[in-house]
Amino acid sequence: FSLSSHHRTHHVHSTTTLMSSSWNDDYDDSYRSAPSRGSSTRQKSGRTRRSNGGGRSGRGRGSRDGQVSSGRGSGQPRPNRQSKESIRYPKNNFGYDDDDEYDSPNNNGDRMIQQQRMTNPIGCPLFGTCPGCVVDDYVADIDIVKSAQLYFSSGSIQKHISSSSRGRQSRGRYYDGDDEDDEFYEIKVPSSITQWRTQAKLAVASDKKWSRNAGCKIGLYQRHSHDVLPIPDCQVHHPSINKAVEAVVKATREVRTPAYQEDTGHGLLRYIQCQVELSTGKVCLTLVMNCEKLKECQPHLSYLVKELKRSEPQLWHSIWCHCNDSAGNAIFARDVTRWHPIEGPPYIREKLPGADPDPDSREGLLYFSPMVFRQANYEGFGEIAKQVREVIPNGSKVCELYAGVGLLGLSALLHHGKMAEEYDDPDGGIQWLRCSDENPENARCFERAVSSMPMKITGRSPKQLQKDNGKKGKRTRKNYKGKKSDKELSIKDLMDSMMSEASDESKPPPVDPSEKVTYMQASAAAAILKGQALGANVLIVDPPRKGLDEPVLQQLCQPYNPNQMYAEKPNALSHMARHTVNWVNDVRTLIYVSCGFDALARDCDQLLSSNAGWKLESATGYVLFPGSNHVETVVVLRR
Ligand SMILES: C[S@@+](CC[C@H](N)C(=O)[O-])C[C@H]1O[C@@H](n2cnc3c(N)ncnc32)[C@H](O)[C@@H]1O
Repeated sequence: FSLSSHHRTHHVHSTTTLMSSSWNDDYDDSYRSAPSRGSSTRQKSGRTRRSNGGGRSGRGRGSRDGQVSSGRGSGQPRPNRQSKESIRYPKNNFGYDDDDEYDSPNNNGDRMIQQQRMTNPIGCPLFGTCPGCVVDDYVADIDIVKSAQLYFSSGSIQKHISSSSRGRQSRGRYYDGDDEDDEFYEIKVPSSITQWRTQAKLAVASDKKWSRNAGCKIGLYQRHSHDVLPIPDCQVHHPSINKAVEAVVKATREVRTPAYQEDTGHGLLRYIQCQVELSTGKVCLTLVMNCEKLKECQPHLSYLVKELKRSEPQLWHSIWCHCNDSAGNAIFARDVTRWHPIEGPPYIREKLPGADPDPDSREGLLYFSPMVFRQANYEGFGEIAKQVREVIPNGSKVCELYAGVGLLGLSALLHHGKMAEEYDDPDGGIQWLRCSDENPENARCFERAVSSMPMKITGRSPKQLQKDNGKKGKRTRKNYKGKKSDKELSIKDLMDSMMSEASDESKPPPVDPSEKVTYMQASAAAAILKGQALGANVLIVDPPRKGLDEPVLQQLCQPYNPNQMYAEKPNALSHMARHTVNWVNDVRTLIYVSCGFDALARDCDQLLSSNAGWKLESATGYVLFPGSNHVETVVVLRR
């Protein structure tokens, strides 16, 4: 079974119609894949399902009885597969380990929910004309999932499955030689199939061809074209996004905002980004303007912002302007000076996955500015964070590359810290966590998140927290609190305040690397070679769609060196020539969260065929963007 010759030709190579290369939109584009015209496909079972082209080829091999191809038999996922060594605490409220074939009421409930999510229709009135979705029901029955099932059931992969995981395979058999789906690859739909999208990037065009200032239409590019199709009733959008889009469209008509015109390069409003804060339903709106400097957007920007605030005073969490006058089709320019906060608080706050769900509790929060990566399905990704923290052995030292604002690592830190406290285990919890990412904006969000967690767990002192927050607090007060009320603001006031805010950039506070929880701004390759993973027994990677950077992969493919002394810092290995150091020598668990299946398969091929000793423990597919031909895969490897 050759991945490159087989699997790559078997799934849809969709055309990305909203391209971008910014920090924070690594894989969101799958949502924009442009399928062919809508059609209905009759299934073997006699059921009718709605598919929107995209190279569909009938039922997946793993499906039976007309059920969705879930990879777990009859569309039913089995309970979480967890490593025995991974956690010392009881796994559920019933005192049973999940490995027991005990059907708790929770498991039954979960199965029913999964069953419904896998078969129910999204029911979108736009399906068939909108390029956003390739299926309207049976959301796991998509080509990319079939490719993944084939890949993980292939002989070349099956021989690398750890013996403990093999025993857990539901049919209790080892690979028998053909490429039938053996159900090793488990599929889950981690959230509701509607209203899951809490972040959307949408294109803007002139509402009327003949008049540049007649307002804008906002939507998705139609397939193979740059014609914008409005999608006002999109069923996968959080309702606040649809409301925000409607408000922007109306406001652009009211104040005659000129839309950007690709053919001439004239006009102003190019794209918008809407990010919903789940706890409030409010929207952080970014207006992407075709100009280099903020002042070039005026006076249109001020008119538009004022009108938006007038028409929907309760809807906006914050409004930002991003200046992008580049010729390409990247939505955001990489340059951080292109971002300008206009209105409202600088960060959206979300509960850290695994934190106390009580809305009044502030036990763990994540902070997102629009300049950092944020998961488009935040709630669904919470399930991935759950799996990640559960496969981390208690007492671990964890390094996380491509960490964004630290969602996965901090969620694990909080969970293990709380468990250690609950079970009065002084050696429990995560011993240390080192996160890194190349986006310089993440560090500030990360430090705020750490400050929102119990000090017992983060190991931070109150003095340190005060120092960190004092600096950031000043920025918040100056920019966002001491203003006149909106009614008092003239357009000139608004313009002046925008210009002064644009120049205020505070730097993230320095962090002592000996701390328990640290953040390094560095590419994954640089972070590894600076010793971030030295001494770590767990490595978490969640790279962009293109997969692991070559130097990272190279390190992970090296065999364990028993003669290299245990070290947590590079200076302890200064007696060795740098090129002889194995920078991941102590890593025993590798958790690979992937948003690009082709790259994952390529990286797995290399990891498993190296002599580094990796065995595949589990591979779980999450249909994170129901409706699209996208799967997020979590692979756990141990050695
Ligand atoms: C898929 S996101 C994952 C973020 C995080 N796990 C989350 O869920 O929010 C990928 C992250 O990798 C970062 N990134 C992209 N290329 C990188 C590189 N070569 N080195 C380090 N980070 C990179 C991006 O800035 C982004 O934050």
